[in-house]
Amino acid sequence: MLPSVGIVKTLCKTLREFPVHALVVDPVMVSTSGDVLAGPSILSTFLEELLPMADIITPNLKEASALLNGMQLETVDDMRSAARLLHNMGPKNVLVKGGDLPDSSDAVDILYNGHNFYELRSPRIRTRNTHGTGCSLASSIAAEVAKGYPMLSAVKVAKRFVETALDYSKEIDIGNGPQGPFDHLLRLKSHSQACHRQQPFDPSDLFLYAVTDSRMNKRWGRSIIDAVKAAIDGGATIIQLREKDAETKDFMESAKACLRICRLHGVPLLINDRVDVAIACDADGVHVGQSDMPARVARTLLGPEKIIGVSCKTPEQAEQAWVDGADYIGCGGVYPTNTKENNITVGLNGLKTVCMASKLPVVAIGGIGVSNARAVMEIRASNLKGVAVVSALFDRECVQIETRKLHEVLLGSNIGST
Ligand SMILES: Cc1ncc(COP(=O)(O)OP(=O)(O)O)c(N)n1
Ligand SMILES: Cc1ncsc1CCOP(=O)(O)O
Ligand SMILES: [Mg+2]
Repeated sequence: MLPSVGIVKTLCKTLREFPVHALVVDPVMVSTSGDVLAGPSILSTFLEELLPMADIITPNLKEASALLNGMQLETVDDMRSAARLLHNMGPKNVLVKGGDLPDSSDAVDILYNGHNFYELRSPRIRTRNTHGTGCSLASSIAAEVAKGYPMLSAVKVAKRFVETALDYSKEIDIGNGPQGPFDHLLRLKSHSQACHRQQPFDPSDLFLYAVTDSRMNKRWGRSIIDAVKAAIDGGATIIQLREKDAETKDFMESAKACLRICRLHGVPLLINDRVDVAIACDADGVHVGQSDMPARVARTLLGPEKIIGVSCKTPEQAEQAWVDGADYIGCGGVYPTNTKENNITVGLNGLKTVCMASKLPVVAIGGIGVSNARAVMEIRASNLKGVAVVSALFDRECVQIETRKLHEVLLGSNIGST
């Protein structure tokens, strides 16, 4: 809400002096109730100084038209043209919001980044409680970008949040104005059914990360389901199904069965490598390595709510994982291992180097067990949240006992204080 040329100029000067990580500009010139909030007098300053600094601008149809000298915007094609014209004025991304698009049953927004158009459709929610939707959308985009998500993912999450809140709030009857408010705090309301977002990723879930292995389960004559149950009973805080030999159909069935167990215990379930299987069984996420599907592609396929882990051996790989929108990194092998062939050992020093460089939480992996887990956790890296293990749990006769022993060792290390 920038009501004068002086304020816009002061803002631009300050932004030039103190650059921000990202700038979201919601050109609030015409409110959703139709009130003009910023007169044409500041338009030229907006166009010349502020828009070129923006990472994204989020005009509604009226605002886009006002910025484009009264251009008629009545169709999705008009919105695409407007997005391209506005992009030419300098913002990196343009989101033209089509909530007021006439004769459309859907709420359609057009996102344009200078290369691709994205048409973000969702069913229109019939309600008068729409006051503040634009501001809430822009603020949500800013929050997601601040968390490190790429712009497309940020816009999708923000759009889904506003839709969910609008749907949750549509029966609220407050005030006498043309529009009512909507309830942003629906996620805090336990009875809300509207919210489908799973719990956000909690790095402390990385504390004792059990990674299954089909060959070891076969060797010990146990099913993957029994292996997962035993690991959880022993204290595993997150599970990864690493089933390199399983046929896809069997993998999916096993994953669905394991997911039911994990959901009962509130333990996240991730799928190794196979993003298709993760999507098909609605797992909580995936873990991918440097030669698997890139995390940024997995993020686009899985959406912002799922957990994505990336294997990293170097600070450069850790940086890329953060840029790609990963939630954690797996660093190793810390010690030599027979579980993963041709795996380069990074050692405790390599682990420490990656932890110091990583903006993401880290889990250590490779040759870890009760004899060395304490040494791993005591490298004194605040973002090292746990250890991931395969053979120390699953190449043993009793998974539950081995998991419990490791859990005791980890509790005894200083990880609890980091
Ligand atoms: C927690 C965790 N860290 C690293 C890995 C290794 O993944 P990747 O490099 O993709 O190798 P494979 O597991 O696919 O052989 C992991 N699986 N989990
Ligand atoms: C999957 C993986 N990634 C790096 S080492 C490794 C195998 C870890 O297995 P173990 O815990 O038996 O050493
Ligand atoms: Mg892999």
